[in-house]
Amino acid sequence: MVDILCIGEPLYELNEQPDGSFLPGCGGDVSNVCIAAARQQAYVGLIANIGADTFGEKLQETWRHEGVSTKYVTSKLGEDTGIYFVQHDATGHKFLYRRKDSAASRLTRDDIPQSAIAEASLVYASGISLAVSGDLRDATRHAIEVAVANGRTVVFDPNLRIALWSLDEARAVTHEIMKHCDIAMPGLDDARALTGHTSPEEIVRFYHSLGARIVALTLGADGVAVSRGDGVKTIPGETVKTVDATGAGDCFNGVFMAAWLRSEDAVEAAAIANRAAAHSTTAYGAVTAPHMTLSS
Ligand SMILES: Nc1ncnc2c1ncn2[C@@H]1O[C@H](COP(=O)(O)OP(=O)(O)O)[C@@H](O)[C@H]1O
Ligand SMILES: O=C(O)C(=O)C[C@H](O)[C@H](O)COP(=O)(O)O
Repeated sequence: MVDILCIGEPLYELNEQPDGSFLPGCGGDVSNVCIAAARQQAYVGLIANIGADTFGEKLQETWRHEGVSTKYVTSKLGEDTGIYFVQHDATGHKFLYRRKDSAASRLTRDDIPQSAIAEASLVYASGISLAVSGDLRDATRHAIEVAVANGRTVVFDPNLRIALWSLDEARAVTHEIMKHCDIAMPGLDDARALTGHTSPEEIVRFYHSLGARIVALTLGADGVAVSRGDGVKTIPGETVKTVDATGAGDCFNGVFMAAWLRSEDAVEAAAIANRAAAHSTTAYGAVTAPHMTLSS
């Protein structure tokens, strides 16, 4: 039995360095979330399909090393693991994908381990899980249906990736899915684009109105705004030497869930996750920087 089950697309990462070379690593939002939560000693599993290739092997090695359960990770010969490049400029980072028809995009609802979902405390998915392909979207929806039917807590990050679908489709699909979710974890820029609201207070209100009990709205270097429906508490950002914020939102989400499982205190969980996510930005790569642990 795992505490947290995440569904989506793991990706092999190539992260551009100042000298023009590419640092290899592991990414894909749900894999990042799993690793962040596992580093906080949560028992975490991933539901995904990856390629039977070198990149898939590297991901598997990393999950084994990090203590992420791969019981529900499948792979088939002839399918490819998705890859992405991270590039940096004065405005931050951007992603370039090589993931069309990837193994992960072919996960179907028949691959969903219903009994594992029925037993997990938290089930996590993102807008990327819904955007990658029709099959993965259907599988993700099914996982959420099973979680809801079994009274599990569903956690969702809209994680807008405009390279994968249109803003209109992203809006319609993520707002619909939010109605079945308990905890919403959007980032400010994504939430502004998706909701049309500007201020954190308006955005938090909007996600509560869709049904979320808890909203943790991440504000980049400015920290996080968290709400249990009784007012917004803003936790300021930590001052760190940021080199690459890739995966910071995922680190926040994974650490938040691990901490929330211990205390069910959303404000305390957000404060811990805010510190860990800040430190995750101090090295290149989605999961490279050492995370702080709950006990540190
Ligand atoms: N430059 C930064 N300095 C300090 N903390 C940061 C920085 N960037 C991100 N963080 C931390 O990571 C969290 C998630 O970052 P954010 O950019 O909001 O998410 P996303 O990557 O999903 O857009 C923030 O709430 C904050 O805790
Ligand atoms: O874009 C995708 O599909 C990916 O999964 C690649 C990245 O690993 C995550 O997107 C990072 O997510 P953030 O935590 O929001 O920086």
